[in-house]
Amino acid sequence: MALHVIRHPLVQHKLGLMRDQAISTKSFRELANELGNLLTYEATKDFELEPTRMTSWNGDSIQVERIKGKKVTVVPILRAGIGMLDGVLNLIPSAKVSVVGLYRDEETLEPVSYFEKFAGSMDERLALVLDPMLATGGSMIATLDLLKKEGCTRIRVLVLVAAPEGVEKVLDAHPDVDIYTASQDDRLNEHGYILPGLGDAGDKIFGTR
Ligand SMILES: O=P(O)(O)OC[C@H]1O[C@H](OP(=O)(O)OP(=O)(O)O)[C@H](O)[C@@H]1O
Ligand SMILES: O=c1cc[nH]c(=O)[nH]1
Ligand SMILES: [Mg+2]
Repeated sequence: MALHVIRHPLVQHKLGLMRDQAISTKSFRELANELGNLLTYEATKDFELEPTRMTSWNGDSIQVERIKGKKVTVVPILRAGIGMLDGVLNLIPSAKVSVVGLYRDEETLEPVSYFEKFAGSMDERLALVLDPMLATGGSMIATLDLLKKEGCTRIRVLVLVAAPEGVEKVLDAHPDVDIYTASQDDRLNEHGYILPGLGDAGDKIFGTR
């Protein structure tokens, strides 16, 4: 469907902090979760509400609103997507977690799949796919292919930083998907890394750089 770049000042400020070469693992992790949280806020703003009744503090019966029967699965792409997971689940604690394991071959830049475990009733769920980085788009397209094979029809992608090349490829392959990001950056370098980017997000989150 579309690319949504979230220009909210908190999002832009936190993303800016993540770009610092001297950032600690602790700060990088915290910010990845905080941005996951803020992107979730944006990606869920059209959720439907329905009225429901409850007994309030003084015993009165009152009408309140609640989210209407929305089944959600959150899908972190291993490893780096785990770095956003807590931030997303903080806002949607009832979501089921599905996991897709993929790494990008360093030479070919092609995604290599090594794990998948999906929640039940995927055809009834809205899927929120998490990965800090959308570079060539190969890993995201492979994930979206898997989710559709499982029956998913409603999918939103949450990435901290996206490269224009990858966004174009993902939306060409999956035009029904919405992508929420804090930034569409300039381009990919000759090794497929996003510029200005964040470097290797998985290594920074897992402390393996
Ligand atoms: O758009 P692409 O060109 O496919 O690249 C993006 C992918 O690369 C990174 O994962 P990586 O392969 O480094 O695995 P990791 O999360 O285990 O570090 C990143 O987290 C994405 O999953
Ligand atoms: O810039 C990039 C590209 C792929 N994976 C990352 O972690 N960073
Ligand atoms: Mg990595």
